[in-house]
Amino acid sequence: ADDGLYRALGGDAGIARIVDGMIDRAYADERIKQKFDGVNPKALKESIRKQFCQLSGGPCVYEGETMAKSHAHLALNKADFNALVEDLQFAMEEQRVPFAVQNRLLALLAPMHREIITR
Ligand code: HEM
Repeated sequence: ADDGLYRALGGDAGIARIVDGMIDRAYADERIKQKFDGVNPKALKESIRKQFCQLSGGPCVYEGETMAKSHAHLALNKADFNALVEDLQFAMEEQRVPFAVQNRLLALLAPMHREIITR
């Protein structure tokens, strides 16, 4: 598989920094933080790191739940989804990820809204 995006994101270390930044922001984000009540941030980061690694062509296997199953109980709407995407964009900006590379990752995540947004 083509690991170009994985490498452009900085490999495992780069993706870890991006995901840490995104999740730290989300847990402090007044718009969505209540959705993360009682959720262990370490485990969530680990899961999303693996997902992003695999999605970007890296040598990882995501072993978590489907997006539908892991988000169903959260009753997420479009605004929730957009808020988390914004937190991710800030995290990538912070890591100086080039805009075109940011957009390649976002394009892979965008179709997931069909499974994640349930109201
Ligand atoms: C493209 C958007 C999203 C992606 C790629 C994503 C990815 C993930 C992944 C990989 C997991 C872990 C599943 C597992 O380990 O089995 C997860 C869980 C979770 N996500 Fe998302 N997510 C997205 C959107 C959102 C949004 C918008 C929210 C809330 C505002 C959210 C809140 C959560 C919470 C709270 C959990 C933990 C659920 C639990 O353990 O009970 N996610 N997400």
